[in-house]
Amino acid sequence: MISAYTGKQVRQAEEPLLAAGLGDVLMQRAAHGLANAVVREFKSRGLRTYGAGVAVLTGKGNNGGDGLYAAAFLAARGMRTTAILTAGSAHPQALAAFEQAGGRVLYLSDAASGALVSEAVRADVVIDAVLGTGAKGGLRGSAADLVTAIADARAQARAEGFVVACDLPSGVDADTGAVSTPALAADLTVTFGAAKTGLLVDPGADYAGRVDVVPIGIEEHLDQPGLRRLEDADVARLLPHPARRAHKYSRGVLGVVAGSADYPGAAVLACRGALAAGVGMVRYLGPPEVADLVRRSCPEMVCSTGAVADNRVQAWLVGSGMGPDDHDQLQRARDAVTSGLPVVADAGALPALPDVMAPNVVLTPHAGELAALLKRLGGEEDRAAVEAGTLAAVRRAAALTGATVLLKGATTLVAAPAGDVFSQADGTPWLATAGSGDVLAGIIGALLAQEDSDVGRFREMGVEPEQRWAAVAALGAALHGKAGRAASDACSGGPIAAGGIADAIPETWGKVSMLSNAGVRKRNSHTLPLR
Ligand SMILES: NC(=O)C1=CN([C@@H]2O[C@H](COP(=O)(O)OP(=O)(O)OC[C@H]3O[C@@H](n4cnc5c(N)ncnc54)[C@H](OP(=O)(O)O)[C@@H]3O)[C@@H](O)[C@H]2O)[C@@H](O)CC1
Ligand SMILES: Nc1ncnc2c1ncn2[C@@H]1O[C@H](COP(=O)(O)OP(=O)(O)O)[C@@H](O)[C@H]1O
Ligand SMILES: [K+]
Repeated sequence: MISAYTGKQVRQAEEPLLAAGLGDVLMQRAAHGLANAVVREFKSRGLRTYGAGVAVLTGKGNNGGDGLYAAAFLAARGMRTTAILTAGSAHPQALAAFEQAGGRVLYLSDAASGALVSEAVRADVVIDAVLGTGAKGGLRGSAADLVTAIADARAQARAEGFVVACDLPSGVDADTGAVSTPALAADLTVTFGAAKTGLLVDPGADYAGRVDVVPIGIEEHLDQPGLRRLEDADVARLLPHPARRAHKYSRGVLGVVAGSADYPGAAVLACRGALAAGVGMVRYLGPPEVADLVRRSCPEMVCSTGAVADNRVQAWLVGSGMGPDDHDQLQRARDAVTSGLPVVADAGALPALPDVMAPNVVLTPHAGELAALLKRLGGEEDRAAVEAGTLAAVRRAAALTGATVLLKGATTLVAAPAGDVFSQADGTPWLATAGSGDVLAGIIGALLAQEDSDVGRFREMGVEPEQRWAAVAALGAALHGKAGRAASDACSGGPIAAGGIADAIPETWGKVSMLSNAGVRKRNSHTLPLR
């Protein structure tokens, strides 16, 4: 599990060590980790470090100090290092160490800016060490102009080097992920002590690139993370596995209320997602013409009639492919939400649900749907505002509705009403295809139907029982992303259609279980027990 913290949390964790006079030690550790990561990046790109050009954009605070000490290490390896001081001054000891190591210092001024842009554009690596967790707002003045010019050169492929952000890309808010432009998109962000929340949510994640965390010795002083990300081993641990004497009902039945005359395919895709995600049975409830298509597309499906209360299931999926005029289906969606059973509520159901729900109801809006939901609850947001502040928006929706809210996108965020947030980014942009969200709803519905009262595996991972619905939804997002990636990889990185995501789920599930959890492999193997 990756845990992420706000800038303030990280600074608080540093305090005991700073009080003990270890400030310079922390900075040296951070700088050493940054320099090592730069060298690794050169090697992974098949590039020589000796003689390579390094340009460090250096601010006046500790972030600039990290960059200068790192550049001093790189200079000692024979790299040609240049520091561009953006604020006229820099961390004095780090600057002295840098100059001692043979580094060249240039001062940013309006007169010299053209030459400095060329310097940075020619460099094999640009290290962005202007602003870190102490920033107030974004880049300003000549530093902003310099970054704009470098970003333009990169966009026009006039710069060949790569960009490494020191702690976080300057302009990205460490806590919210909001971006004040201009900001330089990094290929790699090397962050110190712990991942910062803003690196794992959009739009900050767009600028962070890959994120490497360098331990600096503050870890034991960190409190509860504000945001977490499930890694493969967590996914493996959370995926359900059937008991030896399981039967289809004990493995969970999912009821699906989805599809309409206009969008019958959404019901099919949701059912395909669910059928592939381990559930014992999937029952469809909806208009006869959609039921007919569902039956013909998926012979495993059981189609029912009647009201929600007449159908015995362990969880409901409602809303995919439904519109405002599908009155019977919308009534079923409302009945499912008030049944007390776990529910995943998608698309067309979202505008029709009560204002206040329970944590075992998982809402799955995309940014536009989340903006509409927040507006209905008295907010002012439009889609652009949600996209600019995804973390705040998803948290607010969960707090207001009392439901678990999953915001879909390149990074998928899941907020529990009590405040826990999970962030998953397992997929590929090829997942942005019609019907992809229906498959996701099917996966989450299937996982909800397989949940029982055994909360031990969540507790072991530090997830409290009442927050586990968010973890289950994050698990679904992880599986969906990985399946989409696997489907695309199977065609050498080519495009995928939504059905292909569903088809890739079982093998994705098996692989992540096998690779990350030997215990699971044992449970699923066919070796006969010795006694
Ligand atoms: N504590 C430690 O020992 C360790 C800390 N570490 C590192 O320290 C970083 C935090 O350092 P930091 O607190 O010095 O702030 P930092 O992010 O460098 O920038 C603030 C400076 O810039 C200025 N400034 C602010 N906003 C601005 C703006 N918009 N545009 C222009 N200038 C602006 C502001 O000056 P002010 O405006 O307040 O006069 C201030 O001087 C952290 O990210 C990590 O890299 C690691 O080495 C581990 C050990
Ligand atoms: N750029 C992207 N990168 C990775 N995943 C994405 C991207 N864009 C969308 N997705 C994922 O694709 C799915 C799209 O869902 P949705 O918008 O509901 O589509 P639809 O309504 O057509 O089914 C979501 O799971 C979302 O997280
Ligand atoms: K930075």
